[in-house]
Amino acid sequence: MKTLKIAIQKSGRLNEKSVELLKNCGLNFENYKSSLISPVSNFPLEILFLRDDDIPEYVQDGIADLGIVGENVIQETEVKVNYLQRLGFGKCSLKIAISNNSDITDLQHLNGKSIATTYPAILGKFLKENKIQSEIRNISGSVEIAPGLGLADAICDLVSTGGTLKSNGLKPFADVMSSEAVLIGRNGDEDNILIQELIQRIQSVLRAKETKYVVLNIHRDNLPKIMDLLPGVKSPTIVPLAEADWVAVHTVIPERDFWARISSLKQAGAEGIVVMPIEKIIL
Ligand SMILES: Nc1ncnc2c1ncn2[C@@H]1O[C@H](COP(=O)(O)OP(=O)(O)OP(=O)(O)O)[C@@H](O)[C@H]1O
Ligand SMILES: O=P(O)(O)OC[C@H]1O[C@H](OP(=O)(O)OP(=O)(O)O)[C@H](O)[C@@H]1O
Ligand SMILES: [Mg+2]
Repeated sequence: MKTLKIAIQKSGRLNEKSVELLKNCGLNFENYKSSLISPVSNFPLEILFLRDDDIPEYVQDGIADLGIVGENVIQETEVKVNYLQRLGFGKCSLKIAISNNSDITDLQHLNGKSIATTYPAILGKFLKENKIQSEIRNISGSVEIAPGLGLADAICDLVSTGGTLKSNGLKPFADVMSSEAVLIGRNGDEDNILIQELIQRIQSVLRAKETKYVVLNIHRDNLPKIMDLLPGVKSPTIVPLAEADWVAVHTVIPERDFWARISSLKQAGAEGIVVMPIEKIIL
């Protein structure tokens, strides 16, 4: 069977998480900063380490079969690729931001103003949709510095904590798009068995990240209350303890409302609660 190629970012915001995800999928490969291609020893796959801007086109053109890249880059490069899986990391928003002392208070005030960005295509579309005519200043980085230098009236750049905006005297003004890292593939490749296998492995790792394995002790009298509080899984495992009328309950609970659930389990009489990370959940 043909060896697949997956393109990931060589260095930068998505590199570490992309490598970690693939390693958690059980793929063995060397991650030398100097090598741009790395064979996987236990799966017919090669890893290409690239600038993130090139990844969507490499996938579209068939040079790589799969890629891990931010949605912002896909939208900006305007390629045709398949979104196979959202990956839950590299979360950020593309925003228009203005100086703290700017007199711009309404989107329409951007008419006739200049906006510096490294995302001219996405910004152009956004302005067109909102019927705004601004001058787009396409620069290649350090966008946040532009208003202070008098190069532009506003900027359009990625924001996550907002720290970079703040330290450059800027404030967010309008949301253009939100983004996260996604796994992409080529149209028509959906039935490839190796791609399906990889997607399944990735999904099992992501599912496991969203949940915790919990073991708790409970008196039998309180078991019905506990059962009412436990979510989704088919049925918890109940194991008798050496102490009469006590049982251990083994279950899986979602990370998102973890503390609220633990607190209600305690109120229902749960004791000795042990929480463990889950490596994979295979359905
Ligand atoms: N502050 C942030 N927080 C979270 N995710 C971010 C942030 N900034 C960027 N990202 C996401 O990570 C991706 C890579 O960001 P990075 O800054 O490493 O890109 P780059 O400098 O263009 O890298 P390259 O050298 O590969 O071209 C972005 O395209 C975006 O999807
Ligand atoms: O809201 P914050 O958490 O401050 O993050 C926003 C910053 O992160 C990104 O740049 P990055 O630090 O990746 O550097 P780069 O511009 O060299 O890619 C982005 O271009 C912003 O400058
Ligand atoms: Mg880039």
